Amino acid sequence: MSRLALIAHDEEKPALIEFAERYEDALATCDLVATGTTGKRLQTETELEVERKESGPYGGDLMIGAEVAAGMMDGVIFLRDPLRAQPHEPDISALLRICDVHDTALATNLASATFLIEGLTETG
Ligand SMILES: O=C(CO)COP(=O)(O)O
Repeated sequence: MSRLALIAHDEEKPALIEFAERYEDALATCDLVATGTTGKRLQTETELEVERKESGPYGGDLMIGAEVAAGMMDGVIFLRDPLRAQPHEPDISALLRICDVHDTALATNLASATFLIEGLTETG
């Protein structure tokens, strides 16, 4: 089973929820993990089972990054807000970087998230 992280900044959370509803069947075949608030919304607004880490600004991005570093993660869908600065920018950069270090599939917008989920669940 593929392990997949789902993360969205506040302005992008509606788009992530909509994406999760559209791909609910495919996502249900994955072992899902999310940052705190994103995970809470996924749990309440979809039928998906999601493991929740801390909220992003409180270390959640780093907790997911640690799993990437440990080779436990198959993909990360991270809908970042490209228009607003985040207080935990260093944590965000660290997560993106560690995905590249470990060649872990990373999607930061809906178009690439679609490719990622389709690819992951086809081969997964
Ligand atoms: O801030 C985030 C990612 O950088 C997301 O965290 P939340 O899901 O807790 O809002």
